[in-house]
Amino acid sequence: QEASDVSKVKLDYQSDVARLRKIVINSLYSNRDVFLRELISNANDALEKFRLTALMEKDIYDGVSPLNVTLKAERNAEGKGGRIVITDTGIGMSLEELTLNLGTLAKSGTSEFLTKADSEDMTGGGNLIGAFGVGFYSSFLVADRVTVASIPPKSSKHPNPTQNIFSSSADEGSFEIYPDPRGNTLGHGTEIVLELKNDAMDYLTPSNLMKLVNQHSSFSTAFPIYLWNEVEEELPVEAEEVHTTEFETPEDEDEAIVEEDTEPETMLKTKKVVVGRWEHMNSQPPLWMRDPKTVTDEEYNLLYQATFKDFQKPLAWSHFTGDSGDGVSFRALIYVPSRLSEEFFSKPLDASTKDVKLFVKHVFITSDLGEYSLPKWASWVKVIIDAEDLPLNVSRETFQSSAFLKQVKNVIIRRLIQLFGKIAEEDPEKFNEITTTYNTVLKLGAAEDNKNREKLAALTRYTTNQRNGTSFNDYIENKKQGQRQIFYLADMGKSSEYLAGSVFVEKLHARGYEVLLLNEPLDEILTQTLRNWKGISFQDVAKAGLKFGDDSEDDVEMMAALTKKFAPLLDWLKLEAGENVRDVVVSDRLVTSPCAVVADSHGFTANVQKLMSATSKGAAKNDAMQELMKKQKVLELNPRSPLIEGLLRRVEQLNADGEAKDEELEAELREVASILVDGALVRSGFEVPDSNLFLSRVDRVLRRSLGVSESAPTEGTVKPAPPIDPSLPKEMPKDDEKVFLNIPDEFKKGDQFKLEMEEIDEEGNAILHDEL
Ligand SMILES: Nc1ncnc2c1ncn2[C@@H]1O[C@H](COP(=O)(O)OP(=O)(O)OP(=O)(O)O)[C@@H](O)[C@H]1O
Repeated sequence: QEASDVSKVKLDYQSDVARLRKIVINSLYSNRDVFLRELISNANDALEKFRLTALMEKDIYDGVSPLNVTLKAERNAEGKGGRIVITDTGIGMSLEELTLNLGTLAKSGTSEFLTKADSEDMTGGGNLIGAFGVGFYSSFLVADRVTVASIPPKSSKHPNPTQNIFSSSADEGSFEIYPDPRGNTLGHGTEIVLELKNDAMDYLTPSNLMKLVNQHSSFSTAFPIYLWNEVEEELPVEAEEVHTTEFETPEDEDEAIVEEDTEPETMLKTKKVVVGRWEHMNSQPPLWMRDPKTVTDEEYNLLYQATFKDFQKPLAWSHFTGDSGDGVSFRALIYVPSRLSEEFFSKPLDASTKDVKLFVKHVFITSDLGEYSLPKWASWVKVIIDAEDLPLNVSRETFQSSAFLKQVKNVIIRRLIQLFGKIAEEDPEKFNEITTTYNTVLKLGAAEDNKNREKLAALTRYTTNQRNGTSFNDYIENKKQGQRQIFYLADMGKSSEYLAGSVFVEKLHARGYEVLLLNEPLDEILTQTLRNWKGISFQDVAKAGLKFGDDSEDDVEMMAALTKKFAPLLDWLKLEAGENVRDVVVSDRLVTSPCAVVADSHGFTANVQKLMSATSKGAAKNDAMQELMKKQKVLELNPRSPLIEGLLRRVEQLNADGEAKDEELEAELREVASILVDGALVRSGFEVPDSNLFLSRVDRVLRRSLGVSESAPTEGTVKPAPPIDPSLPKEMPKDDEKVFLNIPDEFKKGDQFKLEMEEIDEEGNAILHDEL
């Protein structure tokens, strides 16, 4: 029966599929080898699904027929062109599944991905595509036409399975679906025929295919992969009739080996014949079962890329043997990917991963750890774990609550922390690379994981006023004699340079103390959670309570004397600034700045105020809350600042005994004081209560300093708008008018521009060109 005899249904690809196919074909051309890895990976998934289904529905599988993947390259008889046939004996697809799985994209985030991919320069699109996984559509990188025949096993889901065909060419926006005219040739599974493009004929050479399988797939699947290989052999003439062997059981690899003639006297006639046989490509155990000493970095990289479908190489890995508390031994391989997925920080905190692949005796069982999923901070880790012995007949549901999974979770986390710790110690440069991506994640871990808080916090790194990449331990090693606090300044979103220039850091920096400059939202949360590091407490330098640790009695006396000296200014300012701060004091905190606003030790710093208004929307706007925040701030004055000294003199002048109060001077001083307080708020990271008022005061002071009248109005008349006219323009603006908007007429010459440019030589003299 010919294919044309059966009823074919022609269907259009879902629009997203059409876009994805186009992107894949355009962007991955130089990487087109990936098609084989993708198809073998799909075959492996299908075999794993078949085996899992067979665990639950015993009748599906006789336990004997081979579960494998076969590859065969077939040249056309006339020698031009050919095809690759990839067959698996996996779960197969019904007619509906063929249409749905290969004709539509069900993955979440597909449309967003495509829009992004469309807008990127797709020449470097490998990364983007890699992050998404292209799967089946990569076939069109090498094939003009792809024909998929598939049939699911007979089961309760498919009581009367039939074999169907999905067929599509690379340049059509549609595909055909129809019953396979050959009937059931596969038993169960899928056969994919790739009619190769003219420029992809290299793939017909078995040695090339062999190389690709060895590189990308041979160690990542526990199911055997066989490749049909034909070699020329010299055979005795008598044996001519057995020149090829047909594939029955691939396990019989020696079938084509012909026994030697044992009669030495006979003159043997030989003839060159082509002998074909199925070659087992992955006879080695899976890579993770091997001794780490025998595995190369390249092999680890390739296993990672093939298993977790990432185009990038991993940053690091740990390959180890372990023993669960109950005596189940296992082998595991933990990978740190080179980047986090874009959704990592936008997904809800409890998002769990599907990247822990659990095998029992090399048989894939699940990637769902159920209630023992990794916590959010570690949910990006890619793991292969293969247990030596677990009762396989436990149902998947009971399996998910088994103690083993709990141990798996703990082991992964422990090993991951160990891996980071080891790199931090042995290879600081590599650790730097890791922190670029994972610093925030480690902070998240330290904040959310009580059990591992200390270890994770020790791995986090910070910029300080003195250096980059400082850990808490580094900080402690660098602290000064008598220093009993870890100084930090937190202002999320600000650059480290900005923080280093803060009014709160100036004195500490000038004296040679190190200050952690924290600008991530998690930082403040972490220091509050940790409270101290090795017994040394964290001190927010924007808060009261800062102690250098070498303050002497002399200092205390000096401050008392200064407080006395500045008493008139302090009293006067308390009245003037009472709206915004709780108290005004003389302080030793500042070097050059005249004043700063410091939060009480239990009050909110500017950073915490921002955090609160970002997290509990509206709460910070609540009047009572505003009032509270205001009451927890103190204005600190720098007694050595000439500005403050000048202000003191003026206030003293104002209060001079026996003289009538100079009202003009008082008004001027009040204005200066209010600018000073608002300025101190800004300098300290807080918001000014009314910025319009603040700026109009600044304007007035500027006028005064320039000797301009404070009350003189700004000259000028305002031209009123023309009368109301609701009618719409009759003609739309022409396209070219839109394009040439703002380009002066003299530059237009026909529809080209004439541009005169000046080029300058090394001495700075102009080199003249007529036209460029
Ligand atoms: N050999 C196969 N046997 C059975 N089903 C298959 C086979 N190949 C593909 N499929 C089905 O088609 C679907 C789509 O395949 P495709 O390779 O495009 O994406 P995927 O494997 O789901 O994702 P990705 O490859 O990006 O991880 C698969 O999820 C699977 O259900």
